[in-house]
Amino acid sequence: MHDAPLMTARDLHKRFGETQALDSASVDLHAGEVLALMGPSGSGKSTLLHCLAGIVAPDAGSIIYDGRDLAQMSDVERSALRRSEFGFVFQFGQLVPELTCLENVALPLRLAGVGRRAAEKSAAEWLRRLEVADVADKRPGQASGGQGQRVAVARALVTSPRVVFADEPTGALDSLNGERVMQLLIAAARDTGAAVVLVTHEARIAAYSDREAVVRDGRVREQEFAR
Ligand SMILES: Nc1ncnc2c1ncn2[C@@H]1O[C@H](COP(=O)(O)OP(=O)(O)OP(=O)(O)O)[C@@H](O)[C@H]1O
Repeated sequence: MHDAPLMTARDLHKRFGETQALDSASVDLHAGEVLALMGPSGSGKSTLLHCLAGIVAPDAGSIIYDGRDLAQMSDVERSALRRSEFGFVFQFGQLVPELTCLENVALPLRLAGVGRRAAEKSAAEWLRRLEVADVADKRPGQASGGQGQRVAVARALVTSPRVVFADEPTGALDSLNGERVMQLLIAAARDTGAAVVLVTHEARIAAYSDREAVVRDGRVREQEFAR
């Protein structure tokens, strides 16, 4: 891990009204590493993840991703970056309810201009890999929570992103399902070389990471170079 970081965030500040969500938060992300953001509720973990992912603009501070300064990019450029280089998994899959699970996983490829057949072929392969091929033709509402999260992981990885942002991806699952979804997410990320930024407050889930950063009061208080 001695190469230059893939992403460097320095002194991020973000205020929502009276709340100082980020207060000089700094963190690095290296290519291919799994970084867990831990810390108490309300400490700023999700806000930090949203800033790193270019979803929320910090009030101050810098985020350099692969030599590019996110603040210098237009909204259109940031959206294009998110679509082509990042994948997302949230606590509640956030799948499109009207589409089948297969169509949901194919969607990021379709948006990137891939033809329907090729996109659905890749989507089917990812559903198999995540052990949910059987829900391909079902709508998300007909799948269980654990199946839905696996579909969401497949959707996040189908474009071979360089970074997967996962915000409490197992927070709504029972522990057995949660562990399996984490194992599948990490295995898929390792296979494809994607880095993962994982927000969690569960030590059991953070144990899947290479490194833990603790967010407290809007700052990254300590970084353990564990494992
Ligand atoms: N869009 C928003 N509008 C107003 N306040 C917000 C917004 N987003 C976050 N906050 C506030 O900023 C602080 C940090 O929130 P954030 O969601 O980043 O914390 P967190 O560590 O992820 O919390 P949790 O573990 O409970 O999800 C909290 O006080 C929260 O209420």
